[in-house]
Amino acid sequence: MTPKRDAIFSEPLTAVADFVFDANVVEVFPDMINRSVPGYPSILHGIGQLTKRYAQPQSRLYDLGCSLGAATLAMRNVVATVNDIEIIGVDNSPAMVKRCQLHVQGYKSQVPVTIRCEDVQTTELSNASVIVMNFTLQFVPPEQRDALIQRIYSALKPGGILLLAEKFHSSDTAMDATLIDLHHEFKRANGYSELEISQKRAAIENVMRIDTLERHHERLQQAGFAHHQVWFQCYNFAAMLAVKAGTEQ
Ligand SMILES: C[S@@+](CC[C@H](N)C(=O)[O-])C[C@H]1O[C@@H](n2cnc3c(N)ncnc32)[C@H](O)[C@@H]1O
Ligand SMILES: O=C(O)C(=O)C[C@]1(C(=O)O)C=C[C@@H](O)C=C1
Repeated sequence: MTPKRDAIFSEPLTAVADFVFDANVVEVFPDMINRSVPGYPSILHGIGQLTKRYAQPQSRLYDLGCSLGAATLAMRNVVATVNDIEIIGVDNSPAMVKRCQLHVQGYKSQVPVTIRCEDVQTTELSNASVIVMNFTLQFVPPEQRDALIQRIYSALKPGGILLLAEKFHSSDTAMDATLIDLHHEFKRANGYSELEISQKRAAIENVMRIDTLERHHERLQQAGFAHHQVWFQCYNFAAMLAVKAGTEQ
């Protein structure tokens, strides 16, 4: 089935409201994210690859801000042979969660998956070997991000990982402008008009406050992660791997 085309910002709006993950967004979300996030399919592929490498028996895998479950399914596809794995997806948009549950049920698997309609900041996290936050931390209020990353670190078993993907700012203003421009060129090439690009930009500006990569590294370091590295970048979008020290370290 071809996903429904995103035309949410295609008509002129008198006032652009803050972006929300409501039922209208749910309808077009796969098309929206594929045409908006450069490298999104590669990031999902990498989530599968890294999950295969780091998932531990008798542990949980979390997908925080799971939307329609793309990362949940990428993980589930690679852990069928690992003993006693449970996957938990969390999203605070009721419309997303409802549709996500249908998506997950649509593909048969032995691996148990639970989708919770909860806030990532308060949802229970424990006994995790892999925690994914794929373009979700950027929607958490900036002053609350340190505490969330700390809580994620505490929930990870030794040797566990956080897979964090985010849109980011470059601290070099000239480079930042270039990366933003390249991203807009990517959106234009994917069929978005200037109006759609500018109205979407206005809609997300108050709700999606992005950090620099330096700030992300600093936060991961402070939380205690032994290793953290960007493993994928395209323009101003990056995916990071953060590893908690194993028992041997
Ligand atoms: C850009 S989407 C994530 C995309 C998804 N991870 C993927 O890979 O397809 C961000 C999601 O995070 C959810 N979200 C934002 N803030 C949240 C919060 N505080 N708690 C739970 N979910 C949140 C939104 O409802 C939305 O579904
Ligand atoms: O920067 C943009 O234009 C985006 O659309 C980015 C972004 C994201 O990074 O999460 C924002 C909201 C949508 O969920 C999909 C993509």
